[in-house]
Amino acid sequence: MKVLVSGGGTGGHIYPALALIRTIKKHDENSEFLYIGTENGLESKIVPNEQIPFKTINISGFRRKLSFENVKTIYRFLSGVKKATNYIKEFKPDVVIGTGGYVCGPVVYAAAKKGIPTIVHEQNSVPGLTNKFLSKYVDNIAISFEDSAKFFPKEKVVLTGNPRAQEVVQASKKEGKSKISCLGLSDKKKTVLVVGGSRGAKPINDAVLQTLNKWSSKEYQCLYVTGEVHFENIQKEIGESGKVENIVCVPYIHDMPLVLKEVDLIVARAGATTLAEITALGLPSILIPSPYVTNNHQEKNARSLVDVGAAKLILEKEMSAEKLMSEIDHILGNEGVWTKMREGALKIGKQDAGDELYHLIVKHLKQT
Ligand SMILES: CC(=O)N[C@H]1[C@@H](OP(=O)(O)OP(=O)(O)OC[C@H]2O[C@@H](n3ccc(=O)[nH]c3=O)[C@H](O)[C@@H]2O)O[C@H](CO)[C@@H](O)[C@@H]1O
Repeated sequence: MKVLVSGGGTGGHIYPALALIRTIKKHDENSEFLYIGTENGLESKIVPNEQIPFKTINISGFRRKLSFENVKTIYRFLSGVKKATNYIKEFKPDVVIGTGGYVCGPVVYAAAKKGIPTIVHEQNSVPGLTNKFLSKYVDNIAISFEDSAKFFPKEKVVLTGNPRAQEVVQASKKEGKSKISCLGLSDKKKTVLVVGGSRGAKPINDAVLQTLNKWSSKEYQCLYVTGEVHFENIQKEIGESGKVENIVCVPYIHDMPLVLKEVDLIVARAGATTLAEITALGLPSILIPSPYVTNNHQEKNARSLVDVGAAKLILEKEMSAEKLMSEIDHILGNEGVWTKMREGALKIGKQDAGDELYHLIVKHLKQT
């Protein structure tokens, strides 16, 4: 089958797309793919490295307030539709999948208008503007949180979960162990992963920097991912080697599924793909949602974990180094607390989302 995939901007939209591509390849080794993203998004770095044919269109998002920028956006959308239509004519996909971000707007819209089966994947509990707009035209909306169903036409919604979560669950534990030691961490100590989403988060970095002198006395260690753009500044504080006793600091992790398999606790933003990964694995978490996202959707994402006891929530405005360390101590120092959080996470985690989405795609192919 020929599959056109589009999604971009941040890791939370790109990794589900890549996981889906790998799942389809596993089921159908003759499948062919085209990925449409933007030149500036993270996808332009990640996707070509995966040897997936990659093309771009130029697009930006709508401002919620009246603005001249929106006139430019409409113009970009229409030229995006034209460019996407040309890519579609050339590639002749059997199905088109959008995994979120502005870029999939014109691509999925162009495909739907040509009568090609289309599906969008929504990772969040509150959808963004692009998927809401596309929901009028697509055949199905595959969702990850039950809560998001109410925003879409009922008859089109299918709860599949997030395909990246299945990939993480299936990652090799043995390779995870060797990845952890390659990073310079001990396999004898429990590990806390600190990560501020795919781009890093300055407020989390600021809090972690204030904890540096507290780690040397701990029985556990920290893998601290700063985000590429923040790394240089953090290195100035931590030193060239990126190592303080019990802390290893890196800008980005490319094999995150392997790392997630081997950590005991995660301190993170509440991006939806991260949450799908950790609930599928049953990994306890301390979540500091970004308050700078549309409709405060990260806090809503986070609360669905907190409600089942899988996560502790710290609002950014209430975060401090002391609070962070005391929550980490509380969870890692109490086997019972940790186990309860793990059970809570597993209760809502979905481990087979890639296969579910694949079967949804195949159903459409049978109908055409
Ligand atoms: C600021 C913003 O708009 N964030 C949104 C963006 O977040 P963001 O891109 O940060 O998304 P997520 O936290 O959901 O996912 C990040 C992805 O990147 C991976 N990863 C992260 C760090 C790293 O070093 N290596 C790595 O591989 C994670 O394992 C995960 O697969 O998309 C999410 C999914 O739609 C939304 O819920 C978030 O609100």
